[in-house]
Amino acid sequence: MGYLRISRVGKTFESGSRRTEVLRDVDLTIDRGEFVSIIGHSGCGKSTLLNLIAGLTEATKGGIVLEGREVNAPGPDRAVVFQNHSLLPWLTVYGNVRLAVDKVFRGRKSRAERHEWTLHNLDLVQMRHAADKRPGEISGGMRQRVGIARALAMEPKVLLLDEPFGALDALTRAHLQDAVMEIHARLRNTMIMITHDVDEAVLLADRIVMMTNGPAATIGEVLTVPLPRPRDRIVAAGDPACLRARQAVLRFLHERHRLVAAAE
Ligand SMILES: Nc1ncnc2c1ncn2[C@@H]1O[C@H](COP(=O)(O)OP(=O)(O)OP(=O)(O)O)[C@@H](O)[C@H]1O
Repeated sequence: MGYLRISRVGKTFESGSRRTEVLRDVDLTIDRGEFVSIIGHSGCGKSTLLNLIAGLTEATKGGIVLEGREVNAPGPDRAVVFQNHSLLPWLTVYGNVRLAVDKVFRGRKSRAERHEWTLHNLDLVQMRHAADKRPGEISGGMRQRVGIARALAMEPKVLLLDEPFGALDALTRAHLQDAVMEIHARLRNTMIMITHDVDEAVLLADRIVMMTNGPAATIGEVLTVPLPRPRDRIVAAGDPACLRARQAVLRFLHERHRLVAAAE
């Protein structure tokens, strides 16, 4: 049956007389606790797929089932972290996370417990020290950490990450990748992450889902990354299994690009 089942999903956008078939026949089963990366050329439909899982958009064909329940609307069991951190600028770091905590846990946790839970999640991403700052007063990497804390604080069954580190410099990115790996190891939650970065996909993922080019994109190949956890980026960089995985993804992307170029 699978924990998260994406069954033959298709998505066509319609505006006026124009129809764009973005996804066709996307079929994938994800296990509980699995880390899946989605990679593919720009515009192929990765965000659309993530939005379908988030329940932010509806499938035209097929369906998505999470733990036996059909996904047809957004819910706190699926939290999304976007590339452009979507923090509320007038609230503090604490206030941004607390807002999500209150939304999900009001009635289930006392005020004091919600306060502690907010601080706990800021601790997870090492941002408690900046709890009283506003988003405009902290760096992009820190804002992204807060976005992750806010998503985690909702205790989602599935954490959806839409290119969360795309706009960050290499060093900050590496720190955040390590933070995400630590959180994943500690919480064992299911994570699905879109990335354009092949090394990031290989380092973080249990499986890499490679999408074909659009229109009507689908899953081209799924690659299992046979690296034991915990993973270390330096060790992984020299690991033959890691190098093979990297090569396989690069070959897939290159092949696809070549096919598009030939068709143009
Ligand atoms: N609401 C919408 N209405 C019409 N077309 C849409 C809509 N949302 C997305 N699209 C189209 O769907 C296609 C896939 O977009 P999507 O953002 O999912 O791709 P992506 O793979 O995430 O791209 P990138 O890697 O550049 O972020 C694009 O051609 C886009 O123009």
